[in-house]
Amino acid sequence: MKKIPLITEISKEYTFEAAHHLPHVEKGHKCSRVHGHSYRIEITLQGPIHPQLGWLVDFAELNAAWEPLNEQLDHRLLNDVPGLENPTSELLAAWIYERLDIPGARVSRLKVAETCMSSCTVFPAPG
Ligand SMILES: Nc1nc2c(c(=O)[nH]1)N=C([C@H](O)[C@H](O)COP(=O)(O)OP(=O)(O)OP(=O)(O)O)CN2
Ligand SMILES: [Zn+2]
Repeated sequence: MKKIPLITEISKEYTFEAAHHLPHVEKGHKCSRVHGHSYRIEITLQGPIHPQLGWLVDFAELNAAWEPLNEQLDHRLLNDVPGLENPTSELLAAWIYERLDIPGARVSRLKVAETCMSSCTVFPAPG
């Protein structure tokens, strides 16, 4: 059997409900009005597989890391959250990325979906 070097990622999805408006769009833009989304977040980790446990980290570690952020975002007006005064998908993804703390793991991608059709993904710049 060939031993092929593999890169392994694990992912977990979360959802929260929140309202927002975008304060810098032009007058009359639909997003200037307060409206809500069922946000979907996908957190992806990359790293080595533990030789005994056979996993990157326990999925429960993702739950523990997500919970304090969920507390700050769920059922809130995102514009009221410090650092999210302009809560676009792009800036929300960066906000979450910068605050996610998962010991021993590297967040390789963080995806924020506002709707079924629209999403933003951030990941560390190479180098
Ligand atoms: N690049 C971005 N564009 C838009 C953002 C954003 O965060 N980044 N946000 C919005 C609004 O929040 C809007 O509520 C969601 O976007 P949109 O895909 O336009 O939502 P709709 O379901 O209304 O999509 P339609 O295809 O027009 O039905 C807007 N743009
Ligand atoms: Zn919106």
